Amino acid sequence: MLYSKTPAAEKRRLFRERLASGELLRFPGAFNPLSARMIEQKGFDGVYISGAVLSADLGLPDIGLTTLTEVAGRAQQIARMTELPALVDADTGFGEPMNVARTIQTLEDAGLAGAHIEDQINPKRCGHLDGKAVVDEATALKRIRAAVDARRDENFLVMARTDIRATAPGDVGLRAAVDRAQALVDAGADAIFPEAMRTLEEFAAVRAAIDVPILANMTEFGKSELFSAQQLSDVGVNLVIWPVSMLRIAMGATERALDTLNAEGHLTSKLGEMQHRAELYDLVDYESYNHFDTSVFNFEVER
Ligand SMILES: C[C@](O)(C(=O)O)[C@H](CC(=O)O)C(=O)O
Ligand SMILES: [Mg+2]
Repeated sequence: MLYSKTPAAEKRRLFRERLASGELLRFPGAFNPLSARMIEQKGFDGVYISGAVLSADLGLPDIGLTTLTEVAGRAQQIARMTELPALVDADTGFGEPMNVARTIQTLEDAGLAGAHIEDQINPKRCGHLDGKAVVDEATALKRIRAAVDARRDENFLVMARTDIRATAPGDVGLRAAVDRAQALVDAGADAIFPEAMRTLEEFAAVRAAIDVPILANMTEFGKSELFSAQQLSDVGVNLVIWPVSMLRIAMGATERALDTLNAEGHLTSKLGEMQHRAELYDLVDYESYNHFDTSVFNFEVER
């Protein structure tokens, strides 16, 4: 009923504990608060809150147009709807290192368990597109130091993302990613998100070079092959995200349903694909609101 009963500090503590266990944690992207509830119901370990999804939801490209206020507001709506820890994409931190500091405190206040800050220049772009550029190492490290110094809960996870892999081909790019990951860890990053790794061997190389947890981004139609949770676990990845996948599925299904509506004039053939009214009411815990007033849920929904 209503929001999560687990305080944010407790979610962060448990998240840290699970990350330290070495098992692979699975974080599908929640494209709205309700989908976060479903992710929890299906037994996942946490929810990811994607910048690409947040932008797309507003009809915008993922180029750093969204503001801290918008991201923190939406992330709070999602995070409070689940007992699971939520990891949010904070892009480049919304400005200079001092802005990064404010970003981290705002995201703490919004109940997030952690955030990642990347080393792209502004305007940033999806990490799986060509033509990316990153800031120099000193600037990247300043962002992470600012984030780490700003947090008030030591369990708030500051994850550093590096996009440097894709700025040079082959081994040169990989070497640069490993070097930058090491420097980011030395600057205080609690975890590393090596963006646009191409192969399992590349994840293994980053794994071998650093001691903190690493994240794998299994976004579709990008640079990485889509590895299974088991494959990623076998090379020592600690956290995997499917950041945009559920939005892609929902939008794909919506488009097909609109075509059907145009063609057939009704959606009867689509009923089997829809979340049933009864399932929705279960997910929002409708019946439990009788706690306030027994006339709230006094009907039956035929399944
Ligand atoms: C993870 C990511 O930062 C996101 O915003 O979800 C994106 C995902 C995507 O655009 O596919 C990314 O830069 O990889
Ligand atoms: Mg992003």
